[in-house]
Amino acid sequence: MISFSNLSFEAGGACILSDVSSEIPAGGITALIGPNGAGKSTLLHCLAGLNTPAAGEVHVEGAPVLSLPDRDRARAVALLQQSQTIVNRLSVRELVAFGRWPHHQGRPGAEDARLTEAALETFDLLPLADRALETLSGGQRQRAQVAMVWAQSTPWLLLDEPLNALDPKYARDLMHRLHELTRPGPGARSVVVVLHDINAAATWADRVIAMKDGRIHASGPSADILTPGVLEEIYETRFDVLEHAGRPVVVAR
Ligand SMILES: Nc1ncnc2c1ncn2[C@@H]1O[C@H](COP(=O)(O)OP(=O)(O)OP(=O)(O)O)[C@@H](O)[C@H]1O
Repeated sequence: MISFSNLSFEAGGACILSDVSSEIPAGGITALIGPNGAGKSTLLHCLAGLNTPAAGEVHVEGAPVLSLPDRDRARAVALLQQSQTIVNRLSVRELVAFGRWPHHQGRPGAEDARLTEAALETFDLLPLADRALETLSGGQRQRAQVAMVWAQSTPWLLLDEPLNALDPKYARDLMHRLHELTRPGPGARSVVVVLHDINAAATWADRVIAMKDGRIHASGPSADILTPGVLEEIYETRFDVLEHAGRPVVVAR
C-alpha cells in the first residue's frame, strides 16, 4: 500500500497540494485524473519521494519514502516523469538498460541483459534498439521511456501521462499490459497513473482519484467516480457517461 496523510506541498510561494490524504492499496491500476494544474504530477512526485512536502508523510509499504536510501527507493517505486531529461545520444537499448541500474549499480549481469531485452520486446522496440534517441519520433521516444521504467521491475509503477504521444494502438497495448501486470497473483504489481484520457481510465482503472485545486475531490472505484456529476465538478464541463459493450464511455458534451 502507498499511504499519504495530511500532505501539503508549496512551490513558488503557492500552495500546490493542500492537506491531501489517501490510501492506495497494492495491486490494480489507480488513475489520477483532474484538470490541468490540479496537482496530479506534484502528488505523483511526492509519492516517488522526489518532492519533499511542507507537511505530511508518504509511506510505501509501511516505510516513509523520504527515509529510504536512494537504492531501496528505486527498487520500490519507478517513476515515469512527464518531461524526463534524457541524453539524446543514447541508444534505445542503453536507455532501457538504465532501468536496471538500481539492481546492478553499474555491474550489469545476464539477468539485467535479459530483462532489458524483454522490455524492448514488450514495447515493440527491438527494431529501434540501436537507434539514438534523438532520431526517434515523439511516440517512439515515449515508448522507450516507458520501457526503461518497466525494466526497473519495481512493485510500484508511477506513470505521469504515459499515453502522451502514443497512437491508439500503442496506448491500448500499454494499458492492456499494465492491466495484466496488476491482476492478483504472485508478482502482481501496482500502478498509479496520471491520465487525461477519461475513457482510458474508465476502461482500465480499478480506482480513480479525482483531483482539483490541489485537493482530492473524490476517490473510489472507477464506476463511482466517473459519473457525470463528479466529472462536471472537477472539469467544469458537462459529460454524458454512456455504456458500450458493458463498459462506460465518457463523452464531453
Ligand atoms: N515549482 C513550481 N513553482 C510554482 N508553481 C508550480 C511549481 N510546480 C508546480 N506548480 C504549479 O502547481 C500546480 C500543479 O501543477 P502539477 O504539474 O502538479 O499539475 P497537474 O495536475 O499535473 O497538471 P497537468 O495536467 O497540466 O500536467 C500548477 O498550477 C503549477 O503551475
